[in-house]
Amino acid sequence: MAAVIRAFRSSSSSSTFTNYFIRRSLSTAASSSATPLKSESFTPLIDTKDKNVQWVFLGCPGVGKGTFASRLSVLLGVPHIATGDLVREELSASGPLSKQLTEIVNQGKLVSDEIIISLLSKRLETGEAKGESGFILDGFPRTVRQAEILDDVTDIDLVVNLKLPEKVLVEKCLGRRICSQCGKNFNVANINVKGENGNPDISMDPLLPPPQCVSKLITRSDDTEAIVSERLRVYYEKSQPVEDFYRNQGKLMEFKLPGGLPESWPKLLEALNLDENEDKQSAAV
Ligand SMILES: Nc1ncnc2c1ncn2[C@@H]1O[C@H](COP(=O)(O)OP(=O)(O)O)[C@@H](O)[C@H]1O
Repeated sequence: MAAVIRAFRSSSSSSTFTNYFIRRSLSTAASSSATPLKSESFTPLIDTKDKNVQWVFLGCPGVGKGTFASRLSVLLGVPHIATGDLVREELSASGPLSKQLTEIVNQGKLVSDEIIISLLSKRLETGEAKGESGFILDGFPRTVRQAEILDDVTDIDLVVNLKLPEKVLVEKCLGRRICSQCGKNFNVANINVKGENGNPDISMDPLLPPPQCVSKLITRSDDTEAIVSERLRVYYEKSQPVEDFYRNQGKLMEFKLPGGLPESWPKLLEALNLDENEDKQSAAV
């Protein structure tokens, strides 16, 4: 995290990180620094001893960015920063911004780059003050402009692009539940989707809550069929170009989820050259 702040300081001496982000995002002179490179299949080379990773998770709504990013953040000892969570925190506070954000989120639209960058900058600064380093970003960047701004202030090591068929995404979003007390995520959907165009069938068991959470489950206000389909439309229009942005930099690792968490987690670790057991052992020493 400090490296991000330092990168800002060396590129802008008279302003704060937050202000820089905002100023940069307000500027109309956004220019792509991406150099066209390679990348059909990409195997990341990760030094598991140096785990201050700066990773980004991309993927459609409901694909499971939060689930995998939060598990990896525990494994690698870096914070998981989800801009959707930052927006929801802001929604639950009362104030003019909360009202404005509720309207945008409940229409399935994106919050402006300025607001999202201001929320993210505040979160990064709080983390830096607590001595955090590295990060796994989830839900950011979601526009090419956000990716360019991020590129200006720091080097992203790896971008993981999670993929699931659209039918699965919709069912997953509609089945998503959150415990209003402990904050844990569950999913009541029992998914069995036939593979199309040579892709395998996908099955996912529900992830049911323990008895103490059952009566406290809530559904996100933007997880309705109409809003999910608008969020998907917005993803294809605004966020899919971000995949190309990182593909052109040779940083994008595509990962087609083979099923639910039990099948997908070990395969994702394998794709990332990470070993959960080895890590636990070395953490225990
Ligand atoms: N980087 C971002 N840029 C703009 N809006 C964002 C961003 N991240 C989150 N949001 C807003 O917060 C909402 C919820 O985000 P998130 O929890 O990441 O949802 P999803 O399940 O669609 O991936 C989004 O629909 C959008 O309105």
